[in-house]
Amino acid sequence: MSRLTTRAPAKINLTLHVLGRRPEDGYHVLESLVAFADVADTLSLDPGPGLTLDISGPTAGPAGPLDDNLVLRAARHLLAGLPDLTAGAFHLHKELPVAAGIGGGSSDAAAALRLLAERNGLPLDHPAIMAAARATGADVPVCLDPRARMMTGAGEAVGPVLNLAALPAVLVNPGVPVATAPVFKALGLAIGQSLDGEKHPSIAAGLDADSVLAAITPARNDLEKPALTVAPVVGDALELLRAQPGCRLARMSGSGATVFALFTDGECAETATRAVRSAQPGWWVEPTHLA
Ligand SMILES: C[C@@](CO)(OP(=O)(O)O)[C@H](O)COP(=O)(O)OP(=O)(O)OC[C@H]1O[C@@H](n2ccc(N)nc2=O)[C@H](O)[C@@H]1O
Ligand SMILES: Nc1ncnc2c1ncn2[C@@H]1O[C@H](COP(=O)(O)OP(=O)(O)O)[C@@H](O)[C@H]1O
Repeated sequence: MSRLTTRAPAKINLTLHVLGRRPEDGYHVLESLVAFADVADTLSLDPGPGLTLDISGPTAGPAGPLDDNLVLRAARHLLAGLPDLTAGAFHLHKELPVAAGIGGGSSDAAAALRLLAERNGLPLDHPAIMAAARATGADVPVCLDPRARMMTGAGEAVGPVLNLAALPAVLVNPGVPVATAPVFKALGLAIGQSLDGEKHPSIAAGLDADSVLAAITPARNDLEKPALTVAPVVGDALELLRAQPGCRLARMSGSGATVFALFTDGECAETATRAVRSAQPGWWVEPTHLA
């Protein structure tokens, strides 16, 4: 069978409310509207015997040791449940910044599960695929079918596809890797503690861009404040984006340090991209659409 290829897009948390910390495993309980960008890693599979991975691209180095790569970890979880599946040789072209709050590794892992599902004729909602996604990481289930939807629990519960209008946006990563666990830790919640912040807005399916903006503006990313203590440069990125003409909202994604800004239109997003690149030549700055 010939090579199979899929894109592994960046995940953006348009909102991220932390509701508390659950007693069973200390994971934080979240409510998050997740969307996906059109910037992505690319994963291919040459089906065959065994399971291997090679990796190329500008962020291949920071992604860490090959054997620990989330592509292999996800594949191993699936093969542990279904040992007769055919895997083969994966090739990952890594372009997304690593440890960046945009779930690049999670999206790569989900992409691996998609390719294995396709090769072996499994539906994406097969229990073994879902179990492998959950076992690989909290963000992997929502990345399996990367379209805007609500994510709840520790990340394992994903709502229906929302079919939101594509939002013109700019993503900015200020070049500082931020690990997820220390940001959650900096929130300072005790195991079993619940928070009673402002409730997450309900997001109806099929909203146009103005309605998405109106719905998410009063919401928040509760990890922004703790992330600022770990990586103060997140504040500089937000400030620079908010100063750009046509910027309607700027917020951090996930545990950072990537921030996104939503713009009135694609032209403003392109103009802002040029301005931020020129002000901060070392930063990763990408115009995109989120949906
Ligand atoms: C914060 C989010 C928001 O989408 O994204 P990123 O910033 O990683 O992109 C996710 O919840 C991250 O998901 P993921 O990166 O897959 O997390 P995991 O590898 O499962 O967990 C890493 C660590 O984060 C903490 N963690 C993660 C998820 C969660 N709901 N509660 C937690 O407390 C735990 O300390 C865990 O050991
Ligand atoms: N395919 C991969 N891409 C990126 N990081 C990976 C991958 N596989 C394993 N990792 C490891 O996972 C960690 C989290 O990476 P990533 O998914 O980029 O974080 P985030 O969700 O914060 O954007 C990194 O420390 C990295 O070493």
